[in-house]
Amino acid sequence: MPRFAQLVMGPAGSGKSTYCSTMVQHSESINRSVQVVNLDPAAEHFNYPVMADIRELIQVDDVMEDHSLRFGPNGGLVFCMEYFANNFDWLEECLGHVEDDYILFDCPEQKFMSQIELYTHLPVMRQLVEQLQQWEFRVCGVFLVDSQFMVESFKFISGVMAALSAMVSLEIPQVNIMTKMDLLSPKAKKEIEKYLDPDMYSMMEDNSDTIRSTKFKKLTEAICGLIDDYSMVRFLPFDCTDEEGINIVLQHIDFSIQYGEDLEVKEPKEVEEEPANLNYDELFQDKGDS
Ligand SMILES: Nc1nc2c(ncn2[C@@H]2O[C@H](COP(=O)(O)OP(=O)(O)OP(=O)(O)O)[C@@H](O)[C@H]2O)c(=O)[nH]1
Ligand SMILES: [Mg+2]
Repeated sequence: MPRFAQLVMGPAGSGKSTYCSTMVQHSESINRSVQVVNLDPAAEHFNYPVMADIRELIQVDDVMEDHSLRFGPNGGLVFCMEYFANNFDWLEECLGHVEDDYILFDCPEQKFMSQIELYTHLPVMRQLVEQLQQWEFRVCGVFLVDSQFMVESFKFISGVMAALSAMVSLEIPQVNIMTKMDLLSPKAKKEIEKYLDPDMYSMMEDNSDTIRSTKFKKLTEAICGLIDDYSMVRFLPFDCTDEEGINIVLQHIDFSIQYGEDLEVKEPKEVEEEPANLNYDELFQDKGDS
């Protein structure tokens, strides 16, 4: 039986930990069991119960205090993640071997929008994905961006690029989410609708007057064209107070990792000898009973 996992990623403060605790609460309300693993060695607070916490393995503060290493916060984070990648047996022990479990991994922050080493240059996240797949997990990437920073098209393009870089480097299904939709004014909400399912070509046209450099204009055109031609990036809105919206997000993710498909199918009744008139309805009469 497969197991299921969401890798919850995104820039600092984009709402990863809030997303995890919201999903746990939502799942409880619909009688599903979802657990969370904190993979952020620098985490200070989150309000969900953890099944495993990377800080028990290694903490950024300890690494930074080590005088022989002399790391700052960024180097410390990278060191912690590399240490983690060399100690996956710790994670294996924490996860156990539960069939059918559904686990959210609250990943470390990307310090700045442009700093995406953890997901691109360093193979840690990719190694984690491969390891989880070996443990029979179906993994979906969930990439969060803060809607507050997405209301202008240039900011939006950089958000898209960050989401895309995670998608390309991890090679797993990915659902992109715009968080904190409840904080937007009605006007901004209307404005942001066009970014959820973006038409990159018209977005480019909106901006073309403001770009003076032809080289920059060409580059932006090429990026927008690439994203549009391959329909690579879409966003789902997320508001931690809107149950229905949360459910839609969960359904998209479940669909991408085929959660639930194996649960409904039941073994057909055993037939001792082949009946002359095989009645398939009877054979599968148990299906959907539970
Ligand atoms: N109003 C509102 N606030 C939110 C929402 N999601 C997150 N926040 C707030 O945004 C801030 C950051 O959220 P976190 O969940 O800690 O974000 P994070 O991505 O885990 O942050 P780091 O782990 O520091 O990278 C917190 O103050 C949250 O309360 C949301 O949907 N609506
Ligand atoms: Mg967090």
